[in-house]
Amino acid sequence: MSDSIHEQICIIGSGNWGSAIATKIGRNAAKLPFCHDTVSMWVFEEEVTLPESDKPVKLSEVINSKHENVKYLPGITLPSNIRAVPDLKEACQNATLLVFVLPHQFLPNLLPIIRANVHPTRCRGVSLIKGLDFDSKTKMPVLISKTIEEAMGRGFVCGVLMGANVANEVAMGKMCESTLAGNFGDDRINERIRQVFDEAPNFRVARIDDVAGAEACGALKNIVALGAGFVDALGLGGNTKAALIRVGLLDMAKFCGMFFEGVEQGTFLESCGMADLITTCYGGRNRKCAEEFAKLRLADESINIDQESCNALWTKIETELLHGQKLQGTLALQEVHSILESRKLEESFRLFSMIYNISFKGEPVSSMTDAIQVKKSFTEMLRRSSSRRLEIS
Ligand SMILES: NC(=O)C1=CN([C@@H]2O[C@H](COP(=O)(O)OP(=O)(O)OC[C@H]3O[C@@H](n4cnc5c(N)ncnc54)[C@H](O)[C@@H]3O)[C@@H](O)[C@H]2O)C=CC1
Ligand SMILES: O=C(CO)COP(=O)(O)O
Repeated sequence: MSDSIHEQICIIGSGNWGSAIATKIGRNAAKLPFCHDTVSMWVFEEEVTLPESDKPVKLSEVINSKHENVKYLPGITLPSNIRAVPDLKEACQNATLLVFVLPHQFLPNLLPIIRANVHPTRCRGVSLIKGLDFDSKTKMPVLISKTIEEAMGRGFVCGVLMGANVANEVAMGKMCESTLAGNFGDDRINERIRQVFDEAPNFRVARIDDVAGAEACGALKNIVALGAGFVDALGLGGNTKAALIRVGLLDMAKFCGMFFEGVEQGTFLESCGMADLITTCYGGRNRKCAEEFAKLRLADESINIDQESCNALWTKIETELLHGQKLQGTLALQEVHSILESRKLEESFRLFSMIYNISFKGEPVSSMTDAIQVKKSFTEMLRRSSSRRLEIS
């Protein structure tokens, strides 16, 4: 990338996190000399009703006139250089930096349009999506960043930004950290991309190389957070939740070591690892919805709930508690369960499997503690993996 080329940034997605990160990117783009001032943000168009009128209006128009995403991030002013664009082709026209931030189930249909319209040779990407794909042929998990790279072709490089970043808190400017994982070319380009996100002193972004470790942690911690909601519904308290978090990290590290190459042990200690796991188990949407799911089940454990009614219950809770925002942990849980089941590994991942059985197979919520009571120690697992990389087969 030569100095004469300015970064044209396009944010793909405008939900809770998409809008929150737009506050950082917008302010940074306005002051960084290597960025175009205007940042486009692709909006999945929908109609909203404002308190002052009962006539529905387009969300993109409201964002551009009020500089506020009244549906997904109410009460936060977006920088005026963030331009909401409902037409995807127009939004990503000639973009050199794509920021993918939408629930991953909506991504596949968009990628061919994006590929056809971005800058043909200079475009890179950073995914903020916390999810996983599943390849039913190889029975392997697939990183969303890899799905993006393949769909974009032409040597497109996609890194990730993962971290302990509950969107509302980031948007309010409360201090937190995040991890940018990826190698975008050379040190200078890596630093440029880091600066697009970093907003000192309240949003500290550190860069690492380990994309697989960072991204897998971001997806898998959502599963553990469902377990945290079950623990909260059972009223088990802080010590039990801490045990769940430790055992959850163990399953996460084991899964990473088994299914992804080159995951670094240190990644689990970055913001994208332990820190994100903690914040999601206390303040995230997955925890909140899982607590509600478990409370409803506990109120009537006699119901033998089957997969179909479990699915319906999760959907009802998502609609009622999240008002259009999307629950990602139940999707990741289903992907991970498919992999474990097809490889007969359920017993080796007792926590993930129990969270699945409670979520989708009618297992009583009270069984949660059985899966936390494991003798496994982290020290032993790391000792078995002799290098600083996790190598578990
Ligand atoms: N909200 C948070 O605190 C954080 C979220 N994340 C991750 O960021 C990603 C995006 O999440 P959020 O921005 O929170 O989204 P969200 O859950 O708040 O919003 C849902 C989004 O999906 C869009 N949508 C609905 N139907 C659609 C369709 N058919 N096609 C395309 N888009 C459609 C909506 O317009 C909305 O922008 C997820 O992977 C999430 O796990 C990561 C860190 C923090
Ligand atoms: O990823 C998050 C915080 O880093 C948000 O998690 P939830 O989707 O559970 O709210």
